[in-house]
Amino acid sequence: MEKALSFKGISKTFNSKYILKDVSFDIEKGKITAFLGQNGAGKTTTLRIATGLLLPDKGGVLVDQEKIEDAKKHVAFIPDYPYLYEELTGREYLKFIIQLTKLEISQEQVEKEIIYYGLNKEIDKLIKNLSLGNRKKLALLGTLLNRPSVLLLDEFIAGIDPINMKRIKMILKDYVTKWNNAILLSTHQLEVAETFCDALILIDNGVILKRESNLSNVLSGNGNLEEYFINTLHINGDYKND
Ligand SMILES: Nc1ncnc2c1ncn2[C@@H]1O[C@H](COP(=O)(O)OP(=O)(O)OP(=O)(O)O)[C@@H](O)[C@H]1O
Repeated sequence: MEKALSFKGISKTFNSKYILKDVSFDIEKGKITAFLGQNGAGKTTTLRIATGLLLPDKGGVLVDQEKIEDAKKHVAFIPDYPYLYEELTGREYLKFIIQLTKLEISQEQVEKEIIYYGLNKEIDKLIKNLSLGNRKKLALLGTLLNRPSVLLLDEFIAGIDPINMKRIKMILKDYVTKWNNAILLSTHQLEVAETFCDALILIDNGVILKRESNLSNVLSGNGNLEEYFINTLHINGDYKND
């Protein structure tokens, strides 16, 4: 297993309350890992720590065996609602990213990417006027131009229509398989995770309950992912009020 990102004994408290307790897991290169858990389980907090922006109280994150503090540029994060530069058009935004990161890319290639992402009709609108799905696609395009080796996506696939979902799945699959990159994707859409992800991490109440590096093994013995999710949390005593 080639590790892309390793969480090592992360603990985090907010207002003296434990939000993450000794969280340790790896995500692998060449794979899309689903990050599952109930509302408030600690997924976003974990992702924010993995960007190096939120500091843990204990533990650390390694990117390709380097400390996150030294390897931030290799890790990209797209939150559930990506705030971009709202007063720019999509095209101006991409130009800004390219200039800021001194990326060597021809205008022709940028135009090809815009078409590939299905953004050609939207690219000259102000970002503040984009729909959520198109805003997410623009955020993804801008982020992947710089080819980070790890991509962290928080509820990215929520609110995407079926045609755009097909396109986004293709883009994300290509990103991991062609370039041996890794994605950690938090989602509540278990039916999408089931067909789209390769591995899973299940978090509950700030504790990692399951690490499965091969999702198909999980499914062969447990019906579908929804049953697995409910059964695992049930065993953990999470439905004590039922
Ligand atoms: N800045 C903060 N201050 C205090 N508590 C916080 C803060 N950020 C998150 N929390 C708490 O940490 C817990 C975990 O939140 P987090 O957003 O990580 O969960 P999540 O698994 O992403 O949930 P969801 O699926 O609803 O998005 C929640 O109880 C939340 O209220």
